[in-house]
Amino acid sequence: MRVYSIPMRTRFRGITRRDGALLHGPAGWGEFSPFAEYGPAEAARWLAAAREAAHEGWPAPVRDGVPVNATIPAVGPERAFALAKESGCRTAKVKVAEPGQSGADDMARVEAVRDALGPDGRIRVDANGGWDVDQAAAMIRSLDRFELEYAEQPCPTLDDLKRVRLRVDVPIAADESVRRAEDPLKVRAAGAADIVVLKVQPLGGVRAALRVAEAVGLPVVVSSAVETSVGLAAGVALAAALPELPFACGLATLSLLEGDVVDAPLVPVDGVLPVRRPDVDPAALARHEPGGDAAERWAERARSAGRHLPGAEPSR
Ligand SMILES: O=C(O)CCC(=O)C1=CC=C[C@@H](O)[C@@H]1C(=O)O
Ligand SMILES: [Mg+2]
Repeated sequence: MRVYSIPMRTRFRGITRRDGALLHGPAGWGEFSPFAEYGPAEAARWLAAAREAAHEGWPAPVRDGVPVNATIPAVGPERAFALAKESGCRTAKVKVAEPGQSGADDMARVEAVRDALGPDGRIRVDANGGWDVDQAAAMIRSLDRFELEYAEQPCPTLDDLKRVRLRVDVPIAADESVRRAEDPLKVRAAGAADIVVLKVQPLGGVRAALRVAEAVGLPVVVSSAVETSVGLAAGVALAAALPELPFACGLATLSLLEGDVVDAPLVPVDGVLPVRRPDVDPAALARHEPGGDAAERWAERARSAGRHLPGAEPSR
């Protein structure tokens, strides 16, 4: 196991560095990078994803390119405009409902992204569950002035998502309600979403995510967990193996990091990621390897996550 710590270019979901571990096995490298606040039971699925990558590899692709969206953090309108423009993507996902910001900040950011993409571009927003039902209904209606493709996780609970869905015309996508749920399939039964966002690590691997996609029976958007190209490659493999891929995927997140660990990073060309698996570059990895006890802490995190995997020895 090797570890990395890479600064973020822009603060994103409250973090300014991305930290994780990389496992090597007969099939290649896998990424294990649960966010700091995730305990061992939740991190177990992230470990299963890394082990699948390292020991089994992934199912065969059915396409050779994956259209992706630019990811626009909760920045000011000028920066949002520049990020959308420079991305080369025709779709952008804009973060909204950031703690400490106002609805006017969201409106200005989405307006700037619409200006950058022009009338043919697609814009989706992601509130990370930051609104209550009334706020969500009002904000989604206001933001739809700039034409929204969908609104991701406007509220935290399935019940709230369902209520918002009945009040607005914009389709609703579920993210946290899938990736942090005990049962990711509940979202469909609850009538809570039109679209599901699937992330490989939180769901326990490419095969596990494919099973969720099949069972949930809703259109899927594959998105990253803000990983190095090692983790992104697993997302690309999932997107490439899905029978249908009606939306651009949230896999263009390498631009949020200041560096990478592979020889040929997974960055989009004209809004499309190639379906390939880059190799770890030892020099690049060495540049981002933290010292101190980081390696020991990640090894311990992996051990404690491993105790929650099926077939593990019961922990005492
Ligand atoms: O979907 C994208 O465009 C990029 C990935 C992304 O936005 C996220 C990745 C990981 C954690 C998140 O808070 C965030 C999300 O909520 O979708
Ligand atoms: Mg999301």
